[in-house]
Amino acid sequence: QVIVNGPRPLVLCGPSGSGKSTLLKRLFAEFPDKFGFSVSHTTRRPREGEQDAVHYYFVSRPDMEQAIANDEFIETAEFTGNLYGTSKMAVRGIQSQGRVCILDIEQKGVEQIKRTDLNPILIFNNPPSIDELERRLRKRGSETEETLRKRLNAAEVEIAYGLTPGNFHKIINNVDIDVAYEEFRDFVVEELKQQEAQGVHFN
Ligand SMILES: Nc1ncnc2c1ncn2[C@@H]1O[C@H](COP(=O)(O)OP(=O)(O)OP(=O)(O)O)[C@@H](O)[C@H]1O
Repeated sequence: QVIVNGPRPLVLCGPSGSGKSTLLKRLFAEFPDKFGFSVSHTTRRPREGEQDAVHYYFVSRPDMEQAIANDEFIETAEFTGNLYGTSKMAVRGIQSQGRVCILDIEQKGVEQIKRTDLNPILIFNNPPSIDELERRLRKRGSETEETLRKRLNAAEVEIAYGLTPGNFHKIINNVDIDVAYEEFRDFVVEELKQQEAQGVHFN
């Protein structure tokens, strides 16, 4: 029996610098209405022009801590004294619009989402090597020596997890970006076709 909840969420996981944002940007450009990003929660104060439930769900720390204790979050993180997180409710909100909710999450989030009933499609974006990751991150110019080291150290563990059979439904070997994108896109399109055949309604 297939219980139809809307499209399955799509998880894209991979080391920092492996090219996740690049793949997702292309996917959104090619299919502007099919996908959606969930709205995150945060305990930080809204900036000028930021709207609740649009840019973030702005919540107090006690409320967010309570919600985390109630197991309402897939992934949480603390940056510069504020909590951030992706809630199961936010993912369901995207599904109920008939859109595929895209989640760009780390290993811990993947482990956590597997324990929910969200039934995600799990894709791992595998870089050619740690050396190539380093080249990409240096070229992007986003990192200090310290954050670069941290990201590269984390990458080894993440790749081992990503390549372990059974952890993901699909591994994209992201060498050439055009080839990688085509493989990613074809896999996703095929997935959506299968869901449609099972009666899932898409936007
Ligand atoms: N296949 C590729 N070959 C070469 N360079 C690439 C490739 N894919 C992405 N890049 C470049 O590498 C850098 C990192 O890519 P991107 O920002 O998409 O990674 P990411 O996985 O989203 O990283 P983060 O998790 O840190 O956000 C970018 O400058 C991007 O232009």
